[in-house]
Amino acid sequence: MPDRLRVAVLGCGSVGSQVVRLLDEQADDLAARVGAPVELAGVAVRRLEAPREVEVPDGLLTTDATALVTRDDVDLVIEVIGGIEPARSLILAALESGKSVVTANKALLAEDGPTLFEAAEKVGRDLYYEAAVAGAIPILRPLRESLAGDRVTRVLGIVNGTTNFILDRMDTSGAGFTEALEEAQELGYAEADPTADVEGFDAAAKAAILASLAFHSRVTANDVHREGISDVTAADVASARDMNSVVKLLAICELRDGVGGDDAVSVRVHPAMIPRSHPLASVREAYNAVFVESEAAGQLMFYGPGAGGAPTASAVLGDLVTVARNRLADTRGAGESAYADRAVLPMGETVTRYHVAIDVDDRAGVLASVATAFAEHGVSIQTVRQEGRGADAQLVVVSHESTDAQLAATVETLRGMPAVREVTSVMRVEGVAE
Ligand SMILES: NC(=O)C1=CN([C@@H]2O[C@H](COP(=O)(O)OP(=O)(O)OC[C@H]3O[C@@H](n4cnc5c(N)ncnc54)[C@H](OP(=O)(O)O)[C@@H]3O)[C@@H](O)[C@H]2O)C=CC1
Ligand SMILES: N[C@@H](CC=O)C(=O)O
Repeated sequence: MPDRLRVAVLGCGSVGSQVVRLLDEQADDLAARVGAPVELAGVAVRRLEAPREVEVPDGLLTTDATALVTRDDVDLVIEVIGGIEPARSLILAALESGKSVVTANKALLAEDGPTLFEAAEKVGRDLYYEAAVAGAIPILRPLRESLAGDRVTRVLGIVNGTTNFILDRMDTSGAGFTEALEEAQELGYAEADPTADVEGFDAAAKAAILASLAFHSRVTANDVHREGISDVTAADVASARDMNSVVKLLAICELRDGVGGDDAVSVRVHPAMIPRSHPLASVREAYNAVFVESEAAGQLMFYGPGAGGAPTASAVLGDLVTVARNRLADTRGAGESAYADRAVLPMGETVTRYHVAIDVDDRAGVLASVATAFAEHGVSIQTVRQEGRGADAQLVVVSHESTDAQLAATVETLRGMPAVREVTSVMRVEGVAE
């Protein structure tokens, strides 16, 4: 049994620098919690001379990450480089040389998690990744461990802080998307290239990880239906407000009936209207929250900062303590469970509701023809109201639950109708009891 644990940190950027800081500042507490001193063995970076937010002790910085992770005197590896390569090769090399690994890398886990989990299983080492979803919020451990005796049926999450900030600004100030994005960039929430956040790629990676754990199945980013928020308009947000609702970018993971009565999984990321009374509606600015529904526990909500160096490092260090204890005890955590192997439903078979705003001719019979278009595709209407008169006439229809394919076909039919000038907004409605 080692009398101390030696840690290699790969990456010393926003998250890595805070990990290095906490390893130093919390050294005594970490030793007491783990049962042995936890020492920094080395820090791999791309540029030795770059300015750092933390002072790395002399001689510990290196650009040779492969040599660091395979060193005999390293017990644990923390990967906070990000991206697919070289992160994947480094994690595999670390596991193959007997190290346990902690990572915050959602992109890699969502793309190729199974390869990494199998490698960890094969060598009997841990691979932990709490920080990969919703930063500091403990959500993966509750799904994997605390709820292991329950049946999770739905996970609804606001898992991207940048888009939540933008949509919150659009709601509170009436700003358009571009204006709100610019403000997010000025305040440092959004990157200069905001594509990964605003087009939903970041949230889709997190949704794949959440669905895999919640439903004991292998779900990758490619399985996730993804729509971003760049097409959300100030009018959509105002329309939501009129319905006492708010627009949020949601990651939605659900158990549904699949072929032959087997359970299937539906995983999607898209903007949706939710009632202001729903707990997720009160998640403001760049905060994250994950709302879990399970058969026995009922409804649970996990809330907090979903990003940032120190909050994310907090989750990384939590994992580090667990894998370090396991290492000292020469044991490992439960590993990943994909026993249920549930199929992922195509988006067309997913059941949802739509809010549709339609500019129409303002004359008798138009409402009836619009209602007929919904009926032709088997879509039941919950409410319909007319806004404006004459050239400004608009019908706002909210449907009951139907498949996404039925709803999409209805919108297609509406777009071809002579009385319909334009379908100005189509948005899903979530968070209402079915
Ligand atoms: N930032 C956040 O709020 C959150 C981040 N995460 C995840 O944490 C991980 C790290 O993110 P973050 O800290 O923001 O990223 P940064 O871009 O701030 O830091 C990346 C670090 O990796 C180093 N690096 C890059 N390429 C290599 C390489 N080939 N070999 C060795 N080191 C390399 C960089 O070195 P150098 O400094 O020399 O360029 C840098 O120190 C990502 O997976 C991210 O998705 C998860 C939740 C929130
Ligand atoms: N870009 C992400 C942060 C990391 O997960 C966000 O905006 O939430």
